[in-house]
Amino acid sequence: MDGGGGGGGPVAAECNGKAGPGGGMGDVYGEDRATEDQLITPWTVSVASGYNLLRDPHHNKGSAFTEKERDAHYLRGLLPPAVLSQELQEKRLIHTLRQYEVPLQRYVALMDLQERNEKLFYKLLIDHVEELLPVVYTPTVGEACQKYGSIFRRPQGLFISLKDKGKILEILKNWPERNIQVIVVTDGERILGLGDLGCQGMGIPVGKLSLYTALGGLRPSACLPITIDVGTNNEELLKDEFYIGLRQKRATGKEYAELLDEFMDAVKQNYGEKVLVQFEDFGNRNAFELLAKYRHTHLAFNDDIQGTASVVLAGLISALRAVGGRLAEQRFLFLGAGEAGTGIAELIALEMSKQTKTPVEETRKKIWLVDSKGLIIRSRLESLQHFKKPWAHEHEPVKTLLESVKAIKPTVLIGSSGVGKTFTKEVVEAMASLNEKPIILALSNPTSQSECTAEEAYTWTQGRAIFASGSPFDPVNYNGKTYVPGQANNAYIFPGFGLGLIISGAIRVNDDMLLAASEALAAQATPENFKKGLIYPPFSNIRKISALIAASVAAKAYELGLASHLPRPKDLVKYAESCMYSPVYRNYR
Ligand SMILES: NC(=O)c1ccc[n+]([C@@H]2O[C@H](COP(=O)([O-])OP(=O)(O)OC[C@H]3O[C@@H](n4cnc5c(N)ncnc54)[C@H](O)[C@@H]3O)[C@@H](O)[C@H]2O)c1
Repeated sequence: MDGGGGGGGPVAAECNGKAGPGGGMGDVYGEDRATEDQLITPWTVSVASGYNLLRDPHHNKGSAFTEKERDAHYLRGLLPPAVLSQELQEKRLIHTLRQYEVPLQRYVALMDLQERNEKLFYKLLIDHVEELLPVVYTPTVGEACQKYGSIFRRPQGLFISLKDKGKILEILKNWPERNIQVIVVTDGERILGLGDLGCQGMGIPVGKLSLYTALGGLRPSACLPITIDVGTNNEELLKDEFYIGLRQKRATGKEYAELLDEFMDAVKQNYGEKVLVQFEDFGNRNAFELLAKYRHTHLAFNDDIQGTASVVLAGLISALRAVGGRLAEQRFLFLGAGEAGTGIAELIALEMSKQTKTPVEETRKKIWLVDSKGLIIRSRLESLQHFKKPWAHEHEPVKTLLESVKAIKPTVLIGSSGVGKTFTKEVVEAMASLNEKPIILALSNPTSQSECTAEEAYTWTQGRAIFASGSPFDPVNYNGKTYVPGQANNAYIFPGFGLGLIISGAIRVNDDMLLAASEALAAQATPENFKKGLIYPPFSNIRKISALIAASVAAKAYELGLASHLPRPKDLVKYAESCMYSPVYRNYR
């Protein structure tokens, strides 16, 4: 149905998932697999032409339809006479977008474009990725979620609510696309740094999946955004007469678990074992529990925990290439022991364990975390949430971050508490007095919540810090030298990671695949980047980076026996590239 992959021939056909579950035209309706007593959905497929072709975002090319196509497809008179190239359409659009001063207007204009002309939307996004990423994703998408009720026009994904209990499989069948390869799902409890936005969290899966296509080359029709509505504890939304979700407090416990169970079962039943389910912006507790529960039964991935861990580990590996030293020789101190902090800590411990062939229980001892109650230590064990327990080492109580820095003497300081301005001058100066090249990562978002600014990090360490952050900072001029801070953006990892899982037909996510992704990303940072202070490669090269990450992840899946697309392609990088979606218009007969 969809024009699909960049390459033609058998390779592209397989990449496009037609060999996968639910694939093949005979399967399109699900009828062939349904028994006589099962209910089916009477989907039909037709060839679009004339007015309907212009209203079909998958096939619409607008004023780029050629004279011949206009004749053949009954478009004469429906379009103005000039025939424009896709490049010219793109030039006009980016010019129009730049006229909007309010970021949300750009977001709405881009969503309109996506609904009107999908290929042009992706071409624009791919060609202007650095400029448009903050519009389709954080920070603008956050504002879009806050106002999602008034932005909502046409379905961009599926809403599944508590009211749909017992009917989730039927709902999945209402989605027009059959060959789904990636689902991004949220329950809206912790949208970016904005808290509980309930049903309005839909902007997140929609945005993440457009990045899957733009950066990782997944076909748009293979991506399904889903929001699970179990209520909201956001009082303002509950009182808002225009709120689009269930007007009740969040379901928890058994009721929540049963809905999620039904959802995960239905996903597997409808799309098979190889569909990737990415959990996004769930509240802290559910995020850990869902990942622990479904990682053994599904191809499940949590970007907030695992994607963050992988991108930060990549930054650390490349920072150590720049300053020298091995991972196992470092001491790590985190401020913030939630999804990001403990996820990163665990992956660092695992990488150290692999590198030094030491049990992970030992390597964890080099990593210390501070939460809102101070340093996490053994005497607090009883009262700690389970995901903090592995980090409770023997130490006397320490209350503040500054005292913790002085006591632990870290070489690497990582901020992941969501609380801004916590890397004070004293803290950063303490790091600078302990280390010739302190590695300081201020990961909290948005910019206002960053633990310190890039300028502060460079100034307070006399230009010695290796600094990266969660939100972008402009280059800093200090003592005549320009420092370019890196951004530990999850978008470096998850699109390529997902592509690697899909092209290998992986059936489970294994931590070794995350390590492979980190190493592949770190390998892309060059000595030229290091000279400027950058520990990540430039984002403009992201499609190539994604292909390299995908190849490494796929190679690991084959090595671990978790890949199901056999035989293994010889050149995985080329194969990954050949599978990537191309936004260039196709010619119609
Ligand atoms: N790629 C990235 O850079 C990236 C990725 C993911 C998350 N983040 C950012 O990291 C931050 C944390 O995200 P998360 O998903 O782990 O959130 P979370 O809610 O799961 O964890 C936050 C943790 O910080 C602790 N905390 C809160 N206030 C504190 C204080 N004053 N002092 C010490 N600890 C405190 C909490 O107890 C909790 O353990 C957010 O700002 C998020 O935007 C960045």
